[in-house]
Amino acid sequence: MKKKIALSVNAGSSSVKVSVYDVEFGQAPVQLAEAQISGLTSPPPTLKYVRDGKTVIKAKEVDDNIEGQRDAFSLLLETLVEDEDLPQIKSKEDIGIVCHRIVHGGDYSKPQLISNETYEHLENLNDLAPLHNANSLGIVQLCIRALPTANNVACFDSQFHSTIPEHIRTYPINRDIARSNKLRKYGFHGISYAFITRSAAEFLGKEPDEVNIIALHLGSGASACAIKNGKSWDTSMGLTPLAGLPGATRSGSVDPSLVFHYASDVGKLSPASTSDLHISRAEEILNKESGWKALTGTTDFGKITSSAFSSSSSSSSSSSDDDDDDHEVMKLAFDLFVDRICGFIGSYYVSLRGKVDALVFAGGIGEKSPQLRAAVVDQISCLGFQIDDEVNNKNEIRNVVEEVGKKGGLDEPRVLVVQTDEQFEMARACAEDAEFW
Ligand SMILES: Nc1ncnc2c1ncn2[C@@H]1O[C@H](COP(=O)(O)OP(=O)(O)O)[C@@H](O)[C@H]1O
Ligand SMILES: CC(=O)OP(=O)(O)O
Ligand SMILES: [Mg+2]
Repeated sequence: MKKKIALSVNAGSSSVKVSVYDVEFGQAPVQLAEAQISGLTSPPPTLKYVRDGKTVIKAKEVDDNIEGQRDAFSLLLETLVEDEDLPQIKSKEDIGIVCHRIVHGGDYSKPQLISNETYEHLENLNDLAPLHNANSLGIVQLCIRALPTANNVACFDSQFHSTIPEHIRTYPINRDIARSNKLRKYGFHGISYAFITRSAAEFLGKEPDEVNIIALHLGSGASACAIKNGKSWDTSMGLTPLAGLPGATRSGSVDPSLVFHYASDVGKLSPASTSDLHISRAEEILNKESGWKALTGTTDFGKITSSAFSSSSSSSSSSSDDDDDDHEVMKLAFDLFVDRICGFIGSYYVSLRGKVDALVFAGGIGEKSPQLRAAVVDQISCLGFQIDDEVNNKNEIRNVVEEVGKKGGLDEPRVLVVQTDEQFEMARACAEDAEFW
């Protein structure tokens, strides 16, 4: 019987989440601890640490030396190795497998053991996920050096979407150029969508290949996915994670010509480019200088929601003009997000021919914002979705899957919140593949 300690590393655009598992070949991983640093785009970043399901560190502000995902990972690794109450990791040599979330996996259709060859192949994809891939590869490099006895495995966000049919993944451009430059819809957040599909199917009492779901992964990056018979049918992100819904610093889909009217130098390489990542000003503007940050000044959707719903409207005599402006712009951002999300739901509902078992909310915003869930479901009530206000407004979602919709008739679609767990999903995939043992 083979057993290993696995570390699952999820470097998102605003956070790094690491979970530790006891894994036995072919079995479901058992979580021992999880640690995360969030708020990398709204400093100071905060550290949370949970061991054995108990919170050890709730939200400790960590200092400004955390420059990005790689620094955040170093601190997380140190936290785990130095914790005397985590005897499974007494030293770095105890870690047997590291599963890395790599957002853009190109044509890879299964997780890969990271060799020199895979690493070089992945490096070539860095420019197609400018907020993610190079950061993740930085963490891979660090692990190769710091954890020499561990197998490093790359798990891809894009893998789940390899089932998207050709007429949906094709862009209407010159076919030869599309083929030679590999220009197509890849889609992301797929590790999360795989977890969501299995969890929602189990909750609904169906096999994964029997469920049709419209899933929303709403975090710093946000996307929607139409899941047909358990497989990705369409998703809102595209060649890169920029397309579709807006995010913390991303514009989401805009008229492709917009950027040429935004500034004159957009075709030039940005000074922020490095040897690992070549990014044009156009890409920098749309990926890093747009979204909630550009519109409202904050990347924290929690702040946007509370200000949008605060009572500092013009009727309140005690509120200042600044508060009123703030309230208005936050409300604008909130309404804009609801509009874009509902646009995808409507489109996917039709694309799935109205056969939808459930709408699923997940990701930092999807899991933590009852106001957003209520506003979205209210706008799509014509499709039969209904929120249950009492359950939806409960302070905390405790179970992996919670129903926040009203259960109507047998054919009425359900509304669920899934606490997605990309780290678990990666560890599960690695536990099943003999190549990584
Ligand atoms: N109470 C809340 N209400 C709404 N949004 C929240 C709340 N708490 C956190 N968020 C949002 O969740 C986002 C983080 O989501 P997450 O999925 O963890 O991000 P990442 O994309 O880095 O993986 C933050 O940017 C923040 O805007
Ligand atoms: C793909 C993507 O945008 O991921 P995240 O939301 O974790 O930044
Ligand atoms: Mg994420």
